[in-house]
Amino acid sequence: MAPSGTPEPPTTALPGAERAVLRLARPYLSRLLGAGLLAAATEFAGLALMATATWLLMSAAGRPPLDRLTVAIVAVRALAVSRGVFRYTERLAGHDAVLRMITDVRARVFATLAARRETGRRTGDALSRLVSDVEAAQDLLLRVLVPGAAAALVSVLAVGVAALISPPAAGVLAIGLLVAGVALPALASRITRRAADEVAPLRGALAVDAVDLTHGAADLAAFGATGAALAAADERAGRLARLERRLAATGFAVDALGVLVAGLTAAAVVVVALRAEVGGVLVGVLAVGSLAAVEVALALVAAARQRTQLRAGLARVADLLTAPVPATPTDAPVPGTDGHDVRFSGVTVRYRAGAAPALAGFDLDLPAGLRVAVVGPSGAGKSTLAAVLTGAVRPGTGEVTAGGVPVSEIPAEHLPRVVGGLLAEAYVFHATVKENLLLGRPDATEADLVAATRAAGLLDWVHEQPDGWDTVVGEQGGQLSGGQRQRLALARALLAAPPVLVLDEPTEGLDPAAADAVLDSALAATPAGHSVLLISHRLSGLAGLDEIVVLEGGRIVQRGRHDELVARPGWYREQWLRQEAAERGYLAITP
Ligand SMILES: Nc1ncnc2c1ncn2[C@@H]1O[C@H](COP(=O)(O)OP(=O)(O)OP(=O)(O)O)[C@@H](O)[C@H]1O
Repeated sequence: MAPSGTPEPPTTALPGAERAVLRLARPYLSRLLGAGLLAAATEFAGLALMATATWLLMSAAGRPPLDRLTVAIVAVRALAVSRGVFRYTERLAGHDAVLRMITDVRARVFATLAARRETGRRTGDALSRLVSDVEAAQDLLLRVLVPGAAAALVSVLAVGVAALISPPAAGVLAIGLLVAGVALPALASRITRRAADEVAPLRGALAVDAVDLTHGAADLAAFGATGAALAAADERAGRLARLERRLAATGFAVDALGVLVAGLTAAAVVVVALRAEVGGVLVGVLAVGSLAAVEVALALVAAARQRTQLRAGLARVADLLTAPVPATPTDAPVPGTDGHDVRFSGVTVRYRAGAAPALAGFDLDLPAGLRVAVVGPSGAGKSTLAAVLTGAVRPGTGEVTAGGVPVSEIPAEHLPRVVGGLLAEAYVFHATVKENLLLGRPDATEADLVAATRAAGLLDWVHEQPDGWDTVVGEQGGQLSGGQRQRLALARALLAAPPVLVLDEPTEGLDPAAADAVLDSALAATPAGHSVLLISHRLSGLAGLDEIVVLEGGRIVQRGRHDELVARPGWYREQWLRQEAAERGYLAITP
């Protein structure tokens, strides 16, 4: 089994998450402020354009001398042009600042993820953090903060200008703006949060359904379960559609309320202005200006929705931004490429709080050049041991060192040159045989490729293929047999040839005779002075190893050479006799 789980980190609450993102925006604050002011100028120019045009039309109806209208005519043209210019420069300034900041955010997120060395099941999660969650940080600034601040500023300015014409009308406008800019955004935010809480899990479940239905299609068909699985996914999709329709309808209702608030505010402003005996033209200006101002304030509804939708992504990205930047000990000694002594001291790994430890206070010395096999019953902790040694899993307590340097301190880019190999469920890429192999050692020569594939027992097969080294192996090696896939992964590990080579079940999926031959040739191909940690459930072929360690429940229960262990009562001897008997076709005989 592939150990891959590390506990999910707690998520940061929203305001904290926003603060963490904004801290990284600090160096670009002046650009962002500029973008905010330009956004406000755009909105204000639009509002002023409406008001001036209204004044112009209503005044022109009285046929005044043209020179009384000249300023307004010029102002209308200037406002129309400047609005476009402001919008363009605002987009330039805003995107410039945000794209610069995003570069920093992405670098920080990447550094934290790389240093955590999260592997296995969490790769998809890591990818989504790097891409969509980081975009949430970008949207927070461009779609929430900048337009939100601009709308708030313009609303205040609109009330100020209206107060110059009629303070009571300005009061009514202020109330309308508060409803449009505070109450409706709060309502929209509540509805969106409910939507996210109810819709997100359903969408996630549907995504899982889609993956299960495609990847598991053959098995579902084999068990006659396709119809039931499709019906369950259909039912979930139907529930999601109903929920989304309901939420969309509520969202539209909020938008309709916004239009209603704009109309009611304008009407109330007209009534109050007339009562205050404001002149007819100015009443028109106030009415149209109020409509335009409420329209601007309604941008806060969209900003509130957006902010709520960004919540989960922001919280996840903030967890990485607020995590202490793991020290990359660039000046830490990096073990060379010769042999290394490996030492496990008191290593304990627990995947879940309260669960039995997968490794419990594990100690083992593996002097350079030693070849050790780790065996034991299923779930004994063998793959966990390999994962700790290769840095994929960090022990809760204790440490493992290679060449005297803790594995956790070796920079990720150096680690594969110190320790690596064939891990459980090795991944084979949708690429050619050669490309899959070169991943192990990009500068390998043809002779190296031949030697590694020969040792893994794959060379004849490569030669038989019409495309030879350029044979494409399909998604996850799907165009290979299980045994060929395993041999390819083994050849890649042998090609990489790190000083500490881990081989987790290298002969999995091979028949007994092939397994013995491949194991022998793989061990023979490992350079002298390099250590090997071989994890195996088969005990055949271990006679040539320097030591065999039997694990049970995360602890060493037996150790010694093959001959010694076979001679002593215990798990190893029992298992050896069973496997021997089974492989020879006899019934297991208990001594
Ligand atoms: N990602 C994980 N999350 C939770 N528990 C895990 C995880 N990986 C392993 N475990 C648990 O840790 C224990 C040791 O697992 P490990 O895979 O190391 O055993 P193993 O000896 O390699 O087993 P096998 O021979 O079946 O592959 C098991 O009890 C297993 O259930």
